[in-house]
Amino acid sequence: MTKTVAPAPSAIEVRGLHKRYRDAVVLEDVNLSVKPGEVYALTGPNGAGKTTLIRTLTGLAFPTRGKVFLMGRNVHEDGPRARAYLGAVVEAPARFYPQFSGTENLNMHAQLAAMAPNGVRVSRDRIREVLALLELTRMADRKVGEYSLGQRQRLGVAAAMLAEPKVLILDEPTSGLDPLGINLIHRIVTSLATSGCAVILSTHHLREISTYAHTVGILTGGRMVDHVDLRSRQAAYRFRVDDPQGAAELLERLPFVRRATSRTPYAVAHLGGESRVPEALSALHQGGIRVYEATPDHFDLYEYYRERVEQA
Ligand SMILES: Nc1ncnc2c1ncn2[C@@H]1O[C@H](COP(=O)(O)OP(=O)(O)OP(=O)(O)O)[C@@H](O)[C@H]1O
Repeated sequence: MTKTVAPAPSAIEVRGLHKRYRDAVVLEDVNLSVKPGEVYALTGPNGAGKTTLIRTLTGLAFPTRGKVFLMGRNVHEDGPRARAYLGAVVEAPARFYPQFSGTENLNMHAQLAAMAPNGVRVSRDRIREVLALLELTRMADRKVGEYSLGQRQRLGVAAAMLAEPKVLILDEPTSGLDPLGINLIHRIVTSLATSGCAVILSTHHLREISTYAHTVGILTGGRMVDHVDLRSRQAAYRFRVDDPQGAAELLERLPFVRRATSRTPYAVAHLGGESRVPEALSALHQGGIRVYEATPDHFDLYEYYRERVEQA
């Protein structure tokens, strides 16, 4: 008897989302789902609809048609409860009271979080902790009006993660940040995802996100033209062989190979890890195929994105 494993429920679920402003269609039948622990990067050309989608996911904008669920709750019908799980930065940099310090602003966020249905109490220690994580301890008691753009950006992320959300939604969280600030956001996003938070962020920085996002959604002209599973793409190996087609067919029959294709002069196979390379080589050898070279097949997200956007 085969065992069926129920798929993990989604933390963010978008079904058939349409959005129009007067007669302009901005989002068209967008579907996506993000699991707990997954980092989903949303990208696309200027004007593709990323900010509109992010605003709709957080409940700030209403869809013309379609539904958005956060942790199973409809954000447009059961907003306060759905948003109890949510931390978000939907405007970069996030808005704060410039006459108050970073700590005071986060205190106000904490009070608001506590007032929401199912709201959590945020301790002073937690406020200090997130300020330290975002490397803002030195600025904590300074007025936000004196913060640089990058410091306000980091304070926005601090506010979003204050109440330990299960869903984090960030619109261009690294815009305006220096290279160390960008790396800091990446580390924080990765660590939140490792602890089970579902993260969706919009970005134009393809080469960076390819190092830590699990999935990339490509939005163009309001349509989601692709969901790229980066984990499976990056586990591919290519073999330069005398018979690429035959090698691909042979590799595809191996139990640990998820997918194999030919790309002359290569056969490209998704092996699930480098420990399988010797087994793949030995199978090719036994099948009478001559192998001249075996290397990881690095997935170039930028090239892939360019092709997808040009085709769309
Ligand atoms: N309030 C609005 N009223 C009318 N049109 C709007 C409104 N907000 C956005 N749009 C239009 O919707 C489209 C998508 O805009 P959006 O800001 O979502 O794109 P984006 O992908 O975030 O772009 P960028 O990468 O430049 O930030 C654009 O054509 C924009 O002009």
